[in-house]
Amino acid sequence: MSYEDVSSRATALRQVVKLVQEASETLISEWESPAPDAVPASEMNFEIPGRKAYDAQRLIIAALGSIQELVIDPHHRLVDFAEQYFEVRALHVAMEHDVAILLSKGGEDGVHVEELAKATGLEQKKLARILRVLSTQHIFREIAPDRFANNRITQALVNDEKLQAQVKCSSLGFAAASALPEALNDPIRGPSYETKDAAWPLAVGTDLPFFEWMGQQVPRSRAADKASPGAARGLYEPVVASPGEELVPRDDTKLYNLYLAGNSKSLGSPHLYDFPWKDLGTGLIVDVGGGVGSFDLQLARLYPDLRFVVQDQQTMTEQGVSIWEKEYPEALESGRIQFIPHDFFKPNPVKGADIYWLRHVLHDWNDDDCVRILSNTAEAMSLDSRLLVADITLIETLGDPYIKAAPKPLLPNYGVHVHHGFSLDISMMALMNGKERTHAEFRKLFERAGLKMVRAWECRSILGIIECRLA
Ligand SMILES: C[S@@+](CC[C@H](N)C(=O)[O-])C[C@H]1O[C@@H](n2cnc3c(N)ncnc32)[C@H](O)[C@@H]1O
Repeated sequence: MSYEDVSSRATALRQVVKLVQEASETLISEWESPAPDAVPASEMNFEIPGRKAYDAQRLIIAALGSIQELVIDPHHRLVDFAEQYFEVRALHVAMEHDVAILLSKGGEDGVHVEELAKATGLEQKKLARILRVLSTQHIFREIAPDRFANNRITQALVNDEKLQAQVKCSSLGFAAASALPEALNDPIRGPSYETKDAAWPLAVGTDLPFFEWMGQQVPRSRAADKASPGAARGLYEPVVASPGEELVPRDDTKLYNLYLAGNSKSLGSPHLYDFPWKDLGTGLIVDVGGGVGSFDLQLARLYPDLRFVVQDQQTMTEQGVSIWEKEYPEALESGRIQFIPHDFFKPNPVKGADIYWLRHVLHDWNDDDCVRILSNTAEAMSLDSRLLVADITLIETLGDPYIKAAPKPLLPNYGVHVHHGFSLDISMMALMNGKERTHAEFRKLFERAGLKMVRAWECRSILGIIECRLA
């Protein structure tokens, strides 16, 4: 529907407002008395609403997009959207200077920008403008002229270094986003799906693909080199270590690992509850490309009989061990969890496990590479093994045969509610020529790797779980 004429717009607006009104009442009553399937916030997860509240929330968020389309003058909508990256950059600045933490010291009275400028070293009037554009988007509050405070949104950043890392880490892709138009127009990079031809290596001025750069051990003096130096393309100098220099992971790699842990806590937590892990008893889970084992850490605490093997590049497995030594040493000591350096492009050494878990892995790779990763996993699987893929599953704006469509006149895929998945799709394109996929696209990859998709588990997150067995 193009909504060119007033009468179709009026009908649609009335329908959306009615949907929002009903969903709001459902949500409010769920706030007042949460359903038994709601999970309160904890160290491990953000609050997970019950299914009814989740459905009401997503409807209201989807409606925001429909209402914009219906009521805003088209010129304003386009110009507003086109300028949004300055607002995102303003948030990066606020994050870099830990503004939410500084504001939390002022509590309800907030902090004057003069004081913030002293603490951050930023010029006072420019800092005020940065905070004002964010407050206009309901990120921070201006409570008196030049005096700012946290609101419910930014207060969540205080004391939560995982959430801070999630927000900070988005700046890591910023240079790649700037270089994307150039990469897409380039005769070699444009049509290529090779990791090395993505916009990110072009932006950073390195020949190394993203994960090789991230997995590199560098001399301590180079650890602070940024993956996203802004507009500094071509300035990156290859790392040459002198003999005897201590090699350490990059600061960006540590931030990225914390970001993954944050992702586990937010997008990934519903997976702890929306799949029947308990039924696996003492089953073995092999987390392929499992990073530092963030998901396993959550799962191990909830289901004390499960056993785990986490496989990743050596830098990651070493960091994983040091994180688990702090967070859950008993599991390491008892051998309930093992970290094994393993390249998923080689045959998987752990055969016949109950579950092979691939979370946020396939979206990093092109179709052929995914088939290699999946085939290596399939070769290790027995007839009883299951492969679980937890990735964002894109639901096209026209809908998906596996998923119930949103009520009309909302977009069938709940539009704005799932926009993060589509934006991550572009991030994957820019960083490593990876992609987020639809169910149909996943199905084709599984078939090529000798697997069959047996079920799509709809979780209370934009990340689903797809279950596969040997074909
Ligand atoms: C987006 S992260 C996801 C990590 C983890 N699955 C999670 O959800 O927290 C992708 C992971 O793939 C790992 N990886 C990249 N190339 C790899 C390879 N060739 N073999 C094994 N792991 C690899 C990266 O080091 C990184 O930890």
